Amino acid sequence: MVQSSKKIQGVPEPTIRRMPSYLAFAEGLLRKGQQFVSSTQIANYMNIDPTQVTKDLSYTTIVGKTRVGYEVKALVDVLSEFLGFTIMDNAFLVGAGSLGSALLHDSGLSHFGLNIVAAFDVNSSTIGKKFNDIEVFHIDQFRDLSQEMNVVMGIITVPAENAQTVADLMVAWGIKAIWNFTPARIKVPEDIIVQNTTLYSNLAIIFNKLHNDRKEVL
Ligand SMILES: NC(=O)c1ccc[n+]([C@@H]2O[C@H](COP(=O)([O-])OP(=O)(O)OC[C@H]3O[C@@H](n4cnc5c(N)ncnc54)[C@H](O)[C@@H]3O)[C@@H](O)[C@H]2O)c1
Repeated sequence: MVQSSKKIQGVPEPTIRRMPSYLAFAEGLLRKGQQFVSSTQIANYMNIDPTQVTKDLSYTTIVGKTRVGYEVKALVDVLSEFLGFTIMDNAFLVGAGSLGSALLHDSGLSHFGLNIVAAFDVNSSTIGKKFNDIEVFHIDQFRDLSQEMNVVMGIITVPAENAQTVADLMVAWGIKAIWNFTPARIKVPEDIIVQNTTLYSNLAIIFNKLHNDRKEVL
């Protein structure tokens, strides 16, 4: 049975970060026709302690059954709803260059509830192009289109030095959340949600571990 998800406020960030992996695992089990999954099985997949899994899932309304665990279909539904994946949010992307166009091509984002409705750029050779059916407009059209479309999120993939100008524009035209892929740290009013994402920090962590391991061997 699917119950509605609990409120997401107050859920620790590490828990939220693990949720998409729980969902991906449960979706895989569902495809294989598995009916129930135990917290130990999830924990083995995640490489974490089963008590952590139980704790994380206690933030949703899923209830495990003694001995059999969680019903897989219910787990998929509850996690999808909990993560907001069943609600589509509209977004604009600014900077349709190498990273921006790759994101426009990623159909996985819509699976995760993100609907990029338009992209913007200043480069005349990019304006008018379509990536994955998403059209690139001149940045000057941002204002008009944001009034027309119900857009809550802005994705910034411009060079770092232009990130603040783009963020200011997004805030001015009513964007509530900004997903910033640039290395620039943008300043926005307190009520605007900002998430900075960079592959390079992860790479730095990998290199740090790799090089430390090498030092230990030497
Ligand atoms: N988060 C990550 O993991 C990651 C990975 C790669 C790149 N990046 C960052 O993403 C950003 C884009 O990188 P890229 O390799 O795609 O660069 P790119 O030069 O290929 O693309 C940038 C695009 O932004 C456009 N642009 C510049 N100023 C603009 C403005 N004011 N308004 C609208 N469009 C504007 C350019 O015309 C260009 O098309 C950079 O800040 C880069 O550091 C982040």
